[in-house]
Amino acid sequence: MARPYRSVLYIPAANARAMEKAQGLPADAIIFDLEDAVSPGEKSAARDALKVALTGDYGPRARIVRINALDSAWGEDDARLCAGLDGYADAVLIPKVDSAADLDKVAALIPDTPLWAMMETPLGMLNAAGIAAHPRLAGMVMGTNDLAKELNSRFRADRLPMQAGLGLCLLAAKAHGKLIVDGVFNAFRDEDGLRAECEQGRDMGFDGKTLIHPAQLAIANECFAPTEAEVDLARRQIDAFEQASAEGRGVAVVDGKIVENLHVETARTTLDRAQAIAAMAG
Ligand SMILES: CC(C)(COP(=O)(O)OP(=O)(O)OC[C@H]1O[C@@H](n2cnc3c(N)ncnc32)[C@H](O)[C@@H]1OP(=O)(O)O)[C@@H](O)C(=O)NCCC(=O)NCCSC(=O)C[C@H](O)C(=O)O
Ligand SMILES: [Mg+2]
Repeated sequence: MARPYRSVLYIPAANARAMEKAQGLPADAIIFDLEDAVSPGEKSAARDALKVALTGDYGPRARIVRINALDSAWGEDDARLCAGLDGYADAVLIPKVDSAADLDKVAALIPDTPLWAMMETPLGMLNAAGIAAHPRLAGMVMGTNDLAKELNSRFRADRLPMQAGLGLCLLAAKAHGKLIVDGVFNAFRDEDGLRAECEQGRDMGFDGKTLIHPAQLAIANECFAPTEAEVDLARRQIDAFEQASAEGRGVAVVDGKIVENLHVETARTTLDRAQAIAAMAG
């Protein structure tokens, strides 16, 4: 049963209060950020604060540490910290990954922890397949702010300028069986806007959404969970298909639509997700 990643909350590692608060927040995963949410003058203190914070009890929430790029002034120190975390982090997230070679460099410094890649540069989009294929890579995170900056694109509610990049990364992640979560929605008080973007991300196939504020958690958790109707349909599809198989038929019909093997696989995934989410809630 896979762990859910419906809601993946960024927390600046310089913010000790927020890191403590996250132990009680309904997030599936937390990204402890040493990169863009931490100012250059705070980098060293943030690293120290993170080391203390990670000894806290985050329960079933996945703990992901976003380091600075290795070619920055802070990246190697961040990598050294992660190499010594002894199981206190579930993954290390590498920013601005352009190619699989960027993962090799971090993999050499951090031998054991699974790696995740920020997908947020034009080169990263073009090399998404090679990045997703990397044996140490477990997941991808869309960095839609950086991507918009690099593209010089404008914000649009339908995210039309993002679609090529989002699609390439989704295809790459799915082709290699890796997790992939959508980018952040910056207007953290705009619930309708967030819901629309979560629905779009869910429709596209993302596993969840990265978030910047606790107020965004409930909407992401709801949008990326199977609905009651989906769970009910999944059960009925499985039952109907099993009955059809027992009668020697390869196709069943539910609610006027055909159900074949592949639909049953999707139905089982839906039930697994619902079960993983229930387990998360305790
Ligand atoms: C955006 C914020 C700066 C707003 O902070 P603040 O003004 O403190 O908000 P509130 O007063 O409404 O906070 C209420 C309480 O919630 C806690 N809080 C706030 N944010 C978080 C959080 N992210 N995680 C946990 N807890 C949080 C506050 O401490 C308050 O608690 P209490 O004291 O009990 O009242 C702030 O939300 C923030 O800094 N968010 C994260 C920003 C961030 O991480 N940015 C970097 C990631 S985005 C990115 O880089 C994406 C990618 O790379 C790309 O290119 O797209
Ligand atoms: Mg970014």
